[in-house]
Amino acid sequence: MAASEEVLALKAEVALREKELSSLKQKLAAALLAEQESVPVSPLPPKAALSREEILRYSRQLVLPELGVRGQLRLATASVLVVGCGGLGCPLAQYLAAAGVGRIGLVDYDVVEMSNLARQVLHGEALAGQAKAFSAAASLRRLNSAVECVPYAQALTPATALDLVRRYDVVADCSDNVPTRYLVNDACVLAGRPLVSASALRFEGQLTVYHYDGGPCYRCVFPQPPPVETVTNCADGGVLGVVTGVLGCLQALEVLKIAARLGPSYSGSLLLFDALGGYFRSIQLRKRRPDCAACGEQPTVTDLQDYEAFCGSSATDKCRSLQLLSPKERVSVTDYQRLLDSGTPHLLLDVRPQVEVDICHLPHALHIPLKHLERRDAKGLKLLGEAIRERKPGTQEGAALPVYVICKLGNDSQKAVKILQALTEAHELDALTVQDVVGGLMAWAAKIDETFPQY
Ligand SMILES: Nc1ncnc2c1ncn2[C@@H]1O[C@H](COP(=O)(O)OP(=O)(O)OP(=O)(O)O)[C@@H](O)[C@H]1O
Ligand SMILES: [Zn+2]
Repeated sequence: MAASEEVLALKAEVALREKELSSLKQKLAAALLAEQESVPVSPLPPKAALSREEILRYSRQLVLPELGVRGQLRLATASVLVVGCGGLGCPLAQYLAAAGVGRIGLVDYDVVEMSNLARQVLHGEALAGQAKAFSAAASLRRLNSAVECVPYAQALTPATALDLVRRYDVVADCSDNVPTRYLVNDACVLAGRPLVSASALRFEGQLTVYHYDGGPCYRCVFPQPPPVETVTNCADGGVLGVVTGVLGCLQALEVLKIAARLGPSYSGSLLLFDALGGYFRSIQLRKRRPDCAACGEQPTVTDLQDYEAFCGSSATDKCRSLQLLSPKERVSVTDYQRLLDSGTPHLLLDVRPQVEVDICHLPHALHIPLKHLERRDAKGLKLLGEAIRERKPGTQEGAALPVYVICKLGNDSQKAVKILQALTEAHELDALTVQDVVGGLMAWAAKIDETFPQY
């Protein structure tokens, strides 16, 4: 066959296979949807005895007198709803499935990303891009085919939460945002379900059981949401995977104790884990509030509300984008690249913490962390002043040098612009025109330079 003929034949083959693949993908999507719709509503039937296989499989926990056959049968007929199949939800669901919990519902609206794999241990490389709920369910089925896994590849919302929570005996909050925490709490109070809640960030974690056996609910402890700017997530603050692993396992332990009716250990108290210090401690939580809006004597939360409005933040938006500057005070990565290519004198200021600059940076940027600017650090300001003077040789005294501020996602850069504007106005800096780069270095990696690392 002549070379061009071979190329033509190969092209035809590729086109054919692509068509086949696309129809296969459509079938898969339909099958996934059907699976999602076949939601079980019936409670699990009572179970009188364990099979020979079950006795062998669970033998090591069956011989624990506190659990025994009776406890194992309770686990087999228990159902648990896991909200969030991320760092906490993965280890939690894994141990529930391994221990023989009868039905596990898995709610998550998100898809698996490479940056999840260091801690979200039910998802594998090959599943990147797939819905986390399906990926988790598939993993659990491989681990224990007797457990019924029900994936819900959707956000838990005020419209769906109560219906879903009512289908399960125990709920585990493994989410990562405040509106979802209030939503899950209120749904559990309205449905009368215990809520096992945990969180982890950096090297620290917390765990407690809400609304169980007369104990407080989340709203009893936190009647008002925290100010938005005080809340950090794992993407911004970082987390060590094993820390979410420890907390997820402890959550599983509390769920199993509730399901087997051994009683949880942390109703009314909060377990704190410090992974760097290497210690656990627990503190007493306040008692149930008689005036609690959710579980109090005269509750005002009688149905589920708009939790995003209540908390002033999004329940599903991964990148919380702040909008502090006007469009005129911002440039896109594309415009910044044009300016860079044109050789226009300017200063690029990277305000990320040193640890992130060590991961990746643009070589021509000056680096002064936002924290230093916030506290008007003298060394940082001197460095900035020198860099400005250096970059505008020949320009008139008093002429403004354009400064572009960049960070990871375009939030801290806006805060830095505000500070630089204030410093210029107070004549603490030479005249500047300051703008920030929208979307930061992650937009640079996505739109301008695909070799630039994403993190
Ligand atoms: N309202 C909600 N409904 C369904 N799933 C939710 C909701 N809120 C949060 N989640 C899920 O909870 C999980 C929290 O886990 P985690 O924070 O470890 O993951 P992540 O958000 O993917 O991580 P990262 O912050 O590193 O991107 C996420 O998978 C998120 O999609
Ligand atoms: Zn309450």
